[in-house]
Amino acid sequence: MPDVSRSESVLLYDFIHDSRDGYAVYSSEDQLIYCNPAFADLYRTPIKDLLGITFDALIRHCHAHRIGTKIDSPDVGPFLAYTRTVRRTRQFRHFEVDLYDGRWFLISEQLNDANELMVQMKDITKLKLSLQQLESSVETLSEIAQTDELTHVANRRGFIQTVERELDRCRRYETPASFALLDLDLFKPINDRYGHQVGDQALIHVADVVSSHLRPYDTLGRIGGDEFAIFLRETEQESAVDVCDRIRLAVESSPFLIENQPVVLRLSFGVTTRTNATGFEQLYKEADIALYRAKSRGRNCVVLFDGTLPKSPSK
Ligand SMILES: Nc1nc2c(ncn2[C@@H]2O[C@H](COP(=O)(O)OP(=O)(O)OP(=O)(O)O)[C@@H](O)[C@H]2O)c(=O)[nH]1
Repeated sequence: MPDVSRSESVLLYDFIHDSRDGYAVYSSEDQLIYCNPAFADLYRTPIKDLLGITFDALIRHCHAHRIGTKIDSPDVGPFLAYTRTVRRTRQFRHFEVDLYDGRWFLISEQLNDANELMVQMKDITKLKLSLQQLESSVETLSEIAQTDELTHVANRRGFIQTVERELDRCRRYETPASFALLDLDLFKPINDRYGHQVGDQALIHVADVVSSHLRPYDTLGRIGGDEFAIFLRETEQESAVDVCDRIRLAVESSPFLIENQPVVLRLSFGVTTRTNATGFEQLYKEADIALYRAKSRGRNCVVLFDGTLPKSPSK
């Protein structure tokens, strides 16, 4: 009868010894009593020098020589204090660590009845890099999805997202917010006379001038066509009208050159101010009514929504 249990142990020992994954066992006093060559490699230390070392001493060795598990803080104490709160608290535990050499490992810890702790370290660097690339691609794509290709300001989708987030804040702190719709005056004739490409340049020019006259925490978006919108957080109606008028004058006085000839671009504004606005749609509707009135009053002006709705649908 073969000694099955013995051959199993030998078999497992051989596999673990040759494994590319790091294996180690710590005693109940947290001293290293076994490790395979792959584990010793991670700490760039011979097995004979690792055996008998306590976990704390191993971590201090890593920190002092910048090998093995990476410890970001200049002081190793808080890291060790943290590990004491989680180590050996559960029978099985999984977590990820990065090493000083840039590799990432998935660590599994398992406690047995004698309170000995087996550690397995699996290299997940490739997986981690793929995940990081994926995350960065998602970030880039979501930025592209929220940016207007022509003017590089937020597009309708991106702008609405920012406005909804800002409105949440305004409702929480009960602060006023102002919203303005800006529409180029008589833009169609520019397109018709000089062509769509020149029209595009005019839109870029307007977006640049408007952006440069906003505070860093205001938001500009291109809603569509020749219509832009700005969201002015924590802004009462009087200041909102002032800001819009300043922008209107800035655009009017910034020459846009077509075939070396300055062409004056003008904007009409519809503005609304709210504390507790229900959402983008409400602000848009009110500002649009005011914008329609600005166009009817001869364009190139700022009109504030006065709370009255039009008798017939606007535009
Ligand atoms: N070049 C260019 N033109 C665009 C773009 N999107 C919309 N337009 C044009 O913008 C013009 C918008 O005209 P309207 O807003 O209807 O009229 P308007 O001439 O500006 O007159 P008012 O708004 O009444 O002052 C149309 O000619 C559209 O074709 C774009 O991306 N590029």
